[in-house]
Amino acid sequence: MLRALSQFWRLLKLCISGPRGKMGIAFFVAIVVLDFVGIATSIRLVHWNGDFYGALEAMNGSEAIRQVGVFFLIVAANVCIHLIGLYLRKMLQMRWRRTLTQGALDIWLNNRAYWHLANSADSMSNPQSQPVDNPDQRIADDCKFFIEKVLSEALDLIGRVAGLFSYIVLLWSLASFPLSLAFIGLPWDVPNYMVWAAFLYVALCSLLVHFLGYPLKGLLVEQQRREANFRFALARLRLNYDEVAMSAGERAERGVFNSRFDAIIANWRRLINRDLILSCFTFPYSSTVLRVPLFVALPGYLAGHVAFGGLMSLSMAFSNVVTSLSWFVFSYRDLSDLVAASSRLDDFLEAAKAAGRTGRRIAQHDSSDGVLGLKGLALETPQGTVMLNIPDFAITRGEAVWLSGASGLGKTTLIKTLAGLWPHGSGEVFTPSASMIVLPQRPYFPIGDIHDALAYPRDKQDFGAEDLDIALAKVGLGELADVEFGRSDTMAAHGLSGGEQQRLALGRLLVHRPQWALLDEPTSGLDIAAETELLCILRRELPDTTFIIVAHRPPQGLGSLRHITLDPGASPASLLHPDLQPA
Ligand SMILES: Nc1ncnc2c1ncn2[C@@H]1O[C@H](COP(=O)(O)OP(=O)(O)OP(=O)(O)O)[C@@H](O)[C@H]1O
Repeated sequence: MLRALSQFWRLLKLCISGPRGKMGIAFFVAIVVLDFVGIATSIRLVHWNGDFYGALEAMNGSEAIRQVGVFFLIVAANVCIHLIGLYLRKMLQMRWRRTLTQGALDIWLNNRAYWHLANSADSMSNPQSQPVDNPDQRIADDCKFFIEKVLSEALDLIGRVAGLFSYIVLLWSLASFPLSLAFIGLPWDVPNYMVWAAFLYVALCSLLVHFLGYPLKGLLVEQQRREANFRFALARLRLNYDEVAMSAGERAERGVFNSRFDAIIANWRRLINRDLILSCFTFPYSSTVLRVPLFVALPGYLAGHVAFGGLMSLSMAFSNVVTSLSWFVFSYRDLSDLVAASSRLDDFLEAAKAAGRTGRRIAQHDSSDGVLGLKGLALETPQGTVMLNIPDFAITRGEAVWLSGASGLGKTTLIKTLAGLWPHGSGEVFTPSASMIVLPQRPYFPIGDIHDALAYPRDKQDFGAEDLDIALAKVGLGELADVEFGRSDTMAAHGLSGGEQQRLALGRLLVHRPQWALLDEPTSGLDIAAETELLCILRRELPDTTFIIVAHRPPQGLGSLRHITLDPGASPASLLHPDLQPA
């Protein structure tokens, strides 16, 4: 319970962070005030009944006509209040969803938490057990769901609490007679026993509901996880349709879809059963809540404390108190949904915050002399297994360096380390404070057009469209400059070959003109002639840039090339730069 409340509070703090979120509090207060005004107009309508029918009974025509006018005024006020309240509610939903989503995105992206989450030892060893599966669902669905539920439940609760006070006052005055327990041998009178009975009755029922419905939260969390897993499998086919079709993998894919959907059904069954068990209590409860008060008031009636008409008013007041108090019982299912969503979201955000704080065992220093170097570097997997001991080396500005080594040795991991990403291992890395671009083995292109792809990760507006087209032409993709890339989820969707994708990625270097370029097998999809032509262009256009290239064959076209073999048995000292010192 305390855990749920603290999760809840952390998420609310995110919602009300920043001026936009704080302004939401004003919206919330306005909605509550409007709700109260709405209650007042409803009460006015009750009084209007008396006035109108009184006028009819007295055959007072002018008063009756005046009451018709009053009626329309009350209804108009009610409609205005309702519509303004509804509008403010939607605005508030939008405002708080935006602050919550922005907060979640910040946490996920800051310090590359998204990367550390995916590469933590735990997520590698058992992705199923992680509280951070499907971050996309947490950010897109759970943020939306949390805000919707929290607003509806909070406003419902406030309305009920406000109503509760007035009904308790009424019940207290109506049911002032005591309950004598003498008939069961106890010489004790319980004054205003109906008020206490209302609280006791609802407290016991709430406990029972909680006992019956407690497993719902876990089942709802699991249901969301399985739904997201199913959706993710479908999305993977959408992204990899070419590869699946070429492997004729429909049956295998169908098998994955079926097993994930079966998992949904299995948990759904458990959810339905639990819902049924809960409804076995809540359904009769809501049907009897209007009758039980009559039975509770009977001792007072039988003892002659109250007349028959009084009995009816009493039971009416009692059932109003019980109905208001029963918010927990009636809302249990919705509250379970809310607690499940806040637990999913909060677990994810806490895990992302922790991942963003992941300590580095590989020390990263700024190099004082503009040299990139390594000292005593040993790479490890996230699980702590030694991957590769790297010989010490230093690379100066303008060099072209070819890194080679057996497949699976750790070359890509070394590039990630030089880029300041890989934290697992020991040793020191010295990086110059200069512009650097890293091209991964599998080129990545953002959602957008070909200019977006070329300018990534910067905005295409930062470069002129003409310069972008020139760069495209230089890497041999001039004809793509005119292609309309309208709806593009992936560049592959537009039929770019693997080699063309690599050309496009290399085109980024011409646009960004970095001082350092770390390239992981950037030309593996090109023939030697094309590779030579492209690398020649890069060297010519970027004469001062340092190229560090991972490749299985010597890259052609970069001019004089220094070769560093990543061989765990190599002697490190011969490669160490003499001036290499921490900044
Ligand atoms: N996130 C990770 N978790 C666990 N093991 C990893 C992770 N990333 C890489 N490895 C392992 O580390 C080793 C080196 O991987 P890496 O991709 O760096 O090799 P590589 O030398 O670039 O290989 P290739 O030449 O085939 O591209 C591999 O055995 C790989 O399975």
